[in-house]
Amino acid sequence: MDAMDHGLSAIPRALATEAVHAGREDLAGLGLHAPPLDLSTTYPSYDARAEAARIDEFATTGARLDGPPVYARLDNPTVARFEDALARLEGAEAAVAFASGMAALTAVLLARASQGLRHVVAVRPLYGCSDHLLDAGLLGTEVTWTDPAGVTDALRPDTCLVVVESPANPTLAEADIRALAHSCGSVPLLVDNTFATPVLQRPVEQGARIVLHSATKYLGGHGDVMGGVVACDEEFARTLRQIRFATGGVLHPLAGYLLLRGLSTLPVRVRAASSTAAELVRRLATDPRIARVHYPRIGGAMIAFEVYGDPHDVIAGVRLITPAVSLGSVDTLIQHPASISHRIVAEGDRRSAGVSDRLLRMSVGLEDVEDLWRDLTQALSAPPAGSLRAAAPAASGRPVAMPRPAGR
Ligand code: MET
Repeated sequence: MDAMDHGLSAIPRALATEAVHAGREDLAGLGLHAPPLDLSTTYPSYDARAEAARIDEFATTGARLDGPPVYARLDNPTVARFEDALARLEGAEAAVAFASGMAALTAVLLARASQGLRHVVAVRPLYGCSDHLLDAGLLGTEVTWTDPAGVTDALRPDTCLVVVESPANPTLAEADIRALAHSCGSVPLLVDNTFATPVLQRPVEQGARIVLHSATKYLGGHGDVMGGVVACDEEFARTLRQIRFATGGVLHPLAGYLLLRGLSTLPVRVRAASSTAAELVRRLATDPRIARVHYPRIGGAMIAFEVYGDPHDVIAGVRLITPAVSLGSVDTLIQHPASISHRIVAEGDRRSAGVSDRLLRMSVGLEDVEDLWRDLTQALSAPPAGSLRAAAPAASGRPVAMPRPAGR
């Protein structure tokens, strides 16, 4: 028994408990309450031979160093706490943190391509920059885009990865992860779990081998920290640590500290914002100004809707809601994917992936639902930009084409 964990580590703990305690089990034994923030870039060692052996060991295996760190690009104790906690929440053996979600995806692609496999199968839509990274072949990979039913046929002997985001950015389309993992055979399935978070969905339990997060979003949760993280088995984590050391896309320790703190409130934030989002979806679904509402079956705090009017008028009309890209913060954000988050995806690809030019994506925060509804509904009634307010038509009165209820 580890003296620090008081023998409790064998007892399975609920997610809300893990969120508060994972990555912190040794603190009481250290006489601390808050996790220590280690900002060192380097560490003293009076034994260069022993240090050389430890560096060799890391370079060869990618295993985390035993004993004190050597240099911040290899490892950082504060970041390691966040990694341990996120791995626990995702039910994975390990996690490796990066400077951003895109740095994390880059490391995964480099890790797989370094094993000589350069073909990726991916399901659209993905977040716009993930789509671009794959579609442009910037890292020397080649992509085949398909729908979930086409994954098995798209696999080749040199396929290194199948990539899906569920619920997808920005349409909230959901994939059956278990079925998809089955279709992948021995090829690892990567699930971008940024929108769902481990509170709503744990892809490893459904057969995914790699789980990606833009930690900037719900994991941080306050719009003040940028990061990315990959949860996976220890063997792949070792390759990722080697790639991270070689390419330098490390997470700053202060970001690691803030992300660990963010995890402790993740379950309550996600559940509270999800319940507000579900209520807004119920109201939008019967609103005559809305052509279509998108909301995943698993719920969550992300909603998307298509308007009959000009989506730019809604963006210009919000007052409480912030018109800004990104998501997962305590405050509500709205953005127009065709203009911002998915701008980089070719128009035809964007539209065939279901990203309509009339689609708006909203990240619901922790405000009171009535205040959010009041702001949203006044923005939906906003006059076209440049016109006089008195001349504005109110609701179009046209029938709702496809109002989709909350589904739960
Ligand atoms: C730079 S654009 C996008 C940022 C973020 N990944 C989002 O989907 O909002």
